[in-house]
Amino acid sequence: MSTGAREVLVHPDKDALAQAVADRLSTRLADAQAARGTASVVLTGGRNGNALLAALAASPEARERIDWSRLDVWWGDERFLPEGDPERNHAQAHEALLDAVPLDPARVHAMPPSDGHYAGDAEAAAEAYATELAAADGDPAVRVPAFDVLLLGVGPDTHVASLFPEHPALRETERTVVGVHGAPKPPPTRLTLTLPAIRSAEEVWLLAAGEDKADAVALALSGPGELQAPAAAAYGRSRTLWFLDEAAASRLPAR
Ligand SMILES: O=C(O)[C@H](O)[C@@H](O)[C@H](O)[C@H](O)COP(=O)(O)O
Repeated sequence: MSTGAREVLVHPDKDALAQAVADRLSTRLADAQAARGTASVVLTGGRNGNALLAALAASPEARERIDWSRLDVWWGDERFLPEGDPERNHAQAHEALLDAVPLDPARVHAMPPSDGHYAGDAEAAAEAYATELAAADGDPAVRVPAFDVLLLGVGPDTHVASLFPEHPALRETERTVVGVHGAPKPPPTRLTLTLPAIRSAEEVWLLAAGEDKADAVALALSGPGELQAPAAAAYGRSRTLWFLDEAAASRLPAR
């Protein structure tokens, strides 16, 4: 487990959850920028990940805390689809927030699309992103920058990023990014950070809202094996936060 604490924070509903995480994320990134002059965040796809971005877009106070020109934006996973496909996490993040804030385009690190240079070759695309990660820190010994916050939506089967239960990608201990084939959540081909890359983050924040996540949350927080519940294997170097709404927390032991 991480050296830091794991905390479970429960909010009344998904809207309150999204607003609270947006507020906390903007403060955390602003603090990182105050301390180091820069910050980095890893985005996640899905409803909760995009709701968080939309909440940030809708909150001028939270949005304006961040110096967007000094923020590095990465992705934890991507659906391996053509550039511009509205189902890409990159496209959905731009629609929810990124098009509305003054980011430095050179610091927005999209995972490669399935057309273009790596047409149809998820492994080559994954390797290219791993190379981009390794180049980010400037220190050849560092293969993944120490992300300030790495966001993860939690699937109803406890998957995070595109790491699905019992899937080979979960067992990867060397590579930082891999291609995923036969994913149970469409589309079947994806790119994903691996557990070693996820665990390089300073803080890992997991998001789950809704009744359909209650069993996954209860399983993941019950101490299962990493192959059985990938969300349980996702933790940060100094802190791991679970952000839930009441519905997703409804099957946890009485708090
Ligand atoms: O590509 C994706 O779909 C996401 O990266 C995936 O990991 C998502 O975060 C979870 O499936 C939760 O999605 P929901 O928040 O929509 O339930």
